[in-house]
Formats: sequence, C-alpha cells, structure tokens
Amino acid sequence: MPFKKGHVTVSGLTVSCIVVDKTCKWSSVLSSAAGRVRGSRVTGAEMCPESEKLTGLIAATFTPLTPQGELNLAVIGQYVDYLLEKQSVRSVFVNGTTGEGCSLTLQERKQLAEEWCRQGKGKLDQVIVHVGCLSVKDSQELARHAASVGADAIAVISPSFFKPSNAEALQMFLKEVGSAAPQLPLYYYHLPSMTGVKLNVREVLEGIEKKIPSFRGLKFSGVDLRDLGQCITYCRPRGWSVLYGVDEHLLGALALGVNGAVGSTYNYVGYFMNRMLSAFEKGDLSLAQCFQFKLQDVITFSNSLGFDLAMNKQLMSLCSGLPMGPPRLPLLPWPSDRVQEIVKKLQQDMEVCPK
Ligand SMILES: CC(=O)N[C@@H]([C@@H](O)[C@H](O)[C@H](O)CO)[C@@H](O)CC(=O)C(=O)O
Repeated sequence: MPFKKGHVTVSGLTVSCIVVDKTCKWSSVLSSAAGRVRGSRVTGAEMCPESEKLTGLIAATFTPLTPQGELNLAVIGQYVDYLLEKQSVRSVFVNGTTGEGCSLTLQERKQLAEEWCRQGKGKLDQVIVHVGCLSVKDSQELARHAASVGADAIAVISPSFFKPSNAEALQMFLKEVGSAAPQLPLYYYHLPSMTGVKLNVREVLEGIEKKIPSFRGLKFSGVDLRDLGQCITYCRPRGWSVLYGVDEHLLGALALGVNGAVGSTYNYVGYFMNRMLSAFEKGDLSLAQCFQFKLQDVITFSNSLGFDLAMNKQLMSLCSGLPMGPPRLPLLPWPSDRVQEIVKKLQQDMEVCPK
C-alpha cells in the first residue's frame, strides 16, 4: 500500500505524519495500514507487522439482556450491522467494562464471544475478547475459548480484589493468561479508576516481550499522559498498538500518538468521532477540537445526571433503537426521562461542528 510521508503544520507545531493512500479503509494517521484481514495469528515475538495492528475506533460493546435479565444473543447480528452501517465502526471489544463482563458468568461470556465472532465473520475487521477475571484460572479458560471461536485478540484487565503488588506480579498474571492462547495477540487493559490498580504501565511493559511473545500492546483507560507517552515510546518501535480508552480525552491522546481508541460512546457517536479522527489526520486541529469539545459537553452533562454504565446502556438503546435491555445487578436502571435529556443534548451538540 503506497504511503506518502506528509508534513502538516498544526498551530506552529510541525507534525510529521504518514498520510495513508486514500484507498485505505482508514485513511488515518492512526492506522498507517488498513484493518487487517481477520483470522491471522501471532507467529512469534517478531515485530508486529503494520497490517496486524489494532487501529481506529473500536466499540466497547454493551451486552443485550432480555427484560428478565438473560442474554439476548438474537440482537448481536443486528448490532454488528448497526455499527458498520450507522457508525462506520468496524471493530469491537467484547465483554469489557461496557459489556458488564465481570457481572456475567463464564458461560455467558463464552456465548457472547462466540456469537460476536460468528456474526462478525466476514463483516468486522477485529473482534477483541476481554478475558480478564479475578481468577487466573477463569481468565485462562476464557482465553482458550476465545482462541477456539476465532477471536482476533484478547485483552486482560488486572485482578482487582487481590491486587498485584508490583509490575512483576502483574506481568506473571498476564503471562499465565497468555499461555492459554499463545497464538492470540494479547493486550493489557489498564483501567485504574475501576480496578484500583495504579501500577505505572511503563514499568509493566519493561521486558514483557521476553515473558509473553504474544503481547501486542495496551488498552490505556487512564488519564496519566506522562505514563501514556512513555508507553507509546516503548510500544512504537515494537510495532505494538496503544489504544486509548477515555473517549472525552481522546484528542490529547492522539497528539501523543495513540494508534486507536476503544470506548463506549463509539457505539452511538462513532460516526461523529470518526470525523474527529479525520480532522486530526488532515491537521485541522480546530475542527478536531470542535468534535472533542462537544463530546466533553455531553459527558459533563451526563455526569451531572449521575452517568454510569446503566444510564449509558439505556442511552445506547435510545440512540440505536436496539433493545439493550436492563443492566445486571447491582446496577439499576434509571428513569427514562432522565436518559431522554441526554439524547436531546446529543442531538443538539453533535450536529453543530462544521461539515
Ligand atoms: C470506565 C469506562 O467505562 N470507560 C469506558 C469509556 O468509553 C467511557 O464510557 C467514556 O470515556 C465515557 O466516560 C471504556 O474505557 C470502557 C471500555 O473500553 C470497556 O468497556 O472495556
């Protein structure tokens, strides 16, 4: 794929970027390669080829439940088509925080992973399955299963009840999980606000490729941009992906060089945030800022109403028209009129940036 090395001046700062040939699926400085063909495997510790990298917007998927609170797998097929056609989002992160993964049984997580891989085959670019559990044995079981159903990668969050006391302990945990699916790219999912595990991620990365040949990068859902920058410095020469997970901070992370983003809002404003990526790629910082500021307005407004996963899930149902159903206990649904207020705010804010 022909790349043109381009130089764009962004408010006096010269940003050298690879302008990917427009025929590429994601003509974005983020991807520097089209989404890879699904189903390829890790072949060893060599540098990750560009085409293998996880890039662009990745939707952290919600888990559809019936009104009785049971899995509603029948929705997944429509969900895949909705993401592709309405949001221009081509990859998913399944059973994560947004998916209430830690509130599901192992069996339910396996059923979801299998259904997303089945429905996404030939349609989605990447199906990443989150396999992290409090128990290393459970995580290994989910990793083995993810490999057996054709997932493209696995991600692992740190255990959060008994927490790793240092970077080495976390590396050992990740190594044990990765050993159950040595052919699958493995990503460490850093989410300190929920796990309480605040280990410096750059320290977790030190020498990890020697212990985990399948390690391929990070999903960084934290706000420590110094640590993020240090991680990018470590990952970039190895060809690994650094995916950012705080949607309302994404533009700052893009400036540091993240390869892509995983988040809940890309389920319903993915089309909008893709426009932010394109503006950033073209060096139109003021337009990119417009998109980011608008998402921040919406998140700030939502937070004032008590925004949590339950409200986010109801918001997804209203925005997409897909029946996401109730949250699982201990989360409780919110009054619908409160969620409607966010829909109204979204509609007002998300259409005001220049076309
Ligand atoms: C704590 C949390 O749920 N963070 C979200 C964000 O997308 C978050 O919903 C968004 O930034 C709005 O605050 C993601 O990082 C979670 C995620 O990627 C996942 O569901 O695995």
